[in-house]
Amino acid sequence: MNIYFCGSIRGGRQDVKIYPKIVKKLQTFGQVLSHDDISEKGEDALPGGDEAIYDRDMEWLAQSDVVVAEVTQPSFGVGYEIGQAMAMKKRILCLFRPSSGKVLSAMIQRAEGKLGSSLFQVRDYEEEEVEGILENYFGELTKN
Ligand SMILES: O=c1[nH]c(=O)n([C@H]2C[C@H](O)[C@@H](COP(=O)(O)O)O2)cc1CO
Repeated sequence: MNIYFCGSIRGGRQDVKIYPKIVKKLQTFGQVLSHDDISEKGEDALPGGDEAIYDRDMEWLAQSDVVVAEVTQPSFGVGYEIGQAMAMKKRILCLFRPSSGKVLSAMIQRAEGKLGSSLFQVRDYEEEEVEGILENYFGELTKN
């Protein structure tokens, strides 16, 4: 199974320590397609610049079976990737931490009701719960 992981980079790196924990758990369910630069600066130094980042990520998204997005830190790129993944009819899991004090965009929060939970789910979580949430989600997926 190919899993595409989305997390904020230029949108803000406040949650940068949580993303590797999610990616590590996702790697137990399949191959994770994701930028591996988790530094504060993101991938500014990638040869080919933004065009290479865009082309690579759209290709990975197209190859993915499931998209997992950490959506607590708002990010144009993550929102764009979720929209593209919806258009490609991918299964999408969005992870949001209400304890951040942020309020999730209505466009993400309500997508589950519009698309149905087999394609789109939003899960509220606390950091220590994330592994269990992923186990449940991927456990259900492999049952279907
Ligand atoms: O350096 C990058 N590498 C990269 O893969 N992305 C993609 C993957 C992330 O899920 C998403 C983050 O978007 P943003 O940078 O707008 O927060 O965009 C985005 C950037 C920088 O915008």
